[in-house]
Order: sequence, then C-alpha cells, then structure tokens
Amino acid sequence: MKVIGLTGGIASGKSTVSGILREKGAYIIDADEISKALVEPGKPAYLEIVKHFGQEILNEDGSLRRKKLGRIVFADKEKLALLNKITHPKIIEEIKRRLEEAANRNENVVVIDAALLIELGLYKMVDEVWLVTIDEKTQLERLLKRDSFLEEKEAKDRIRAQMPQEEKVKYATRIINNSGDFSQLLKQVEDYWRELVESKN
Ligand SMILES: CC(C)(COP(=O)(O)OP(=O)(O)OC[C@H]1O[C@@H](n2cnc3c(N)ncnc32)[C@H](O)[C@@H]1O)[C@@H](O)C(=O)NCCC(=O)NCCS
Ligand SMILES: Nc1ncnc2c1ncn2[C@@H]1O[C@H](COP(=O)(O)OP(=O)(O)OP(=O)(O)O)[C@@H](O)[C@H]1O
Repeated sequence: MKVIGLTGGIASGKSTVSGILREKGAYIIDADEISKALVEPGKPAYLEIVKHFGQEILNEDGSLRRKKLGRIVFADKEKLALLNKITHPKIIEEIKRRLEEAANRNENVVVIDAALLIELGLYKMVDEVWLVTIDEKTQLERLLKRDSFLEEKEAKDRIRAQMPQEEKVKYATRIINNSGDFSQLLKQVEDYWRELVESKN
C-alpha cells in the first residue's frame, strides 16, 4: 500500500485533487470530514468545545455554529490553539484508525487529504507528500468565491492562521501548481499518478 499525504493551504485545491485521485481508484481519508464528524452533538470534542467556548457557538438545535466559531478562532491565536488542542489528537487518532483499516482491506493507494498534514506530524506516516501550491492572489480570490460568507479580512485571517506555503515546500516530495486552470491541474495530477502506479510495479 502506498500512502500519499495531500496538503496545501486553504482553498489551494486539495479537495479538487483528491476528487481526481478518487476517480483513479485511490482511497481518500478526508481530515475536514473527520473533523466535522467529531464535533457533532454528543461527540466528545463537541462537549469540550461547548465547555470552553460557551452556548453562544450553538444553534437552537444544539449543533455547532461553525461559521461563528470560525470567526472567533481565526481572529485569535490563543482560541485557535485551544480548539486545536481539543480536536487535533482526535483527528490524528481517527486518521490512524482509517489507515489501518485501509491496510487490512489491501487498498493500493491511500490519500490523506489534510490542510494540516505537516503541523499534525502526519507527514511522517506517508510515503509521499504532495503539496498543492497557489499564488496568493488566486488563493484569496478562490477562497472568497467559494466561502462567500467571509469578509476579505476574515479570509486573510484564515490564510494567515496556516503555515506559510514556502515552509510547506520543504516537506514536499511533489508539487502541484494550481494557479492555472483545471486542465493544467489535471495534467499534473495524472502525470504524478502514472509515476506512482508505475513505481509500484
Ligand atoms: C473552525 C471551524 C469550526 C470552522 O469551520 P468551517 O466549516 O468554516 O471550515 P472547515 O472546517 O470546512 O475548514 C475549512 C478550511 O479551513 C482550514 N482550517 C480548518 N481548521 C484549521 C485550523 N485549526 N488551523 C488552520 N487552518 C484550519 C483548512 O484549510 C480547512 O480545509 C473548523 O474548521 C474546525 O473545527 N477546525 C478545527 C479542526 C481542524 O483543525 N480541522 C482541519 C484538519 S486538517
Ligand atoms: N484550477 C482551478 N481553477 C478554478 N477554480 C479552481 C481550481 N481548482 C480549484 N478551484 C476552486 O477553488 C476552490 C478551492 O478548491 P478546493 O475546495 O479543492 O480547495 P481545498 O484546498 O480543498 O480547500 P480547504 O483547505 O478549504 O478544504 C473551490 O471552489 C474549487 O472549485
């Protein structure tokens, strides 16, 4: 089994790349999906978050007001660190569990799609680190277009809350430049996929 760690800044295009890799037959472990499931009402991370951030981050039905919590934590380093302390050990644990499950099922290629692959130390568990890069202007434009509820300042806060791209480059074994259009992205991913599959034989 080959394990690829797929990372990159917010709105760089990781989910778009993992969608392409899924089509090719890779098994995807999505850290955002895992982190969403952890904070559903009644889950351990949910209770801790409510304890620390208060009832005001809940909707009437008890579910988490994600946008509101995002506004709070991405504007305040200490609050983000607190949220990370609650959620990150549980995210890492679940990713490890899914990796074991994939190995037991004899999956050929597994992709861990995680914005925080490097920060969480997950890069140590993978065979290759694929980094999706993007120029700053395009990143901000795509983020604002996708998450239209964000003010420009909030979008910049989210970008700044992450490790700078030039730092991430140091950990990358493959770089996918996504400042261009979709066909340019597809070509790079297909070339890397071909090399990966050929190197396995
Ligand atoms: C703060 C929350 C509630 C905001 O929710 P929202 O639905 O608006 O965003 P979503 O979860 O879809 O995340 C969107 C993107 O934000 C970035 N991001 C999310 N959490 C973080 C974080 N802790 N640090 C830096 N960037 C982050 C990632 O690029 C992610 O892909 C949510 O992101 C969260 O619970 N984050 C903590 C868990 C975490 O670290 N998740 C990322 C795992 S890789
Ligand atoms: N080459 C491209 N051309 C135009 N739009 C693109 C391209 N690649 C991705 N996008 C769009 O940019 C946005 C961000 O892409 P995507 O959601 O894949 O990023 P991500 O890295 O997974 O983000 P996050 O870290 O927030 O999960 C999406 O709306 C996506 O459709």
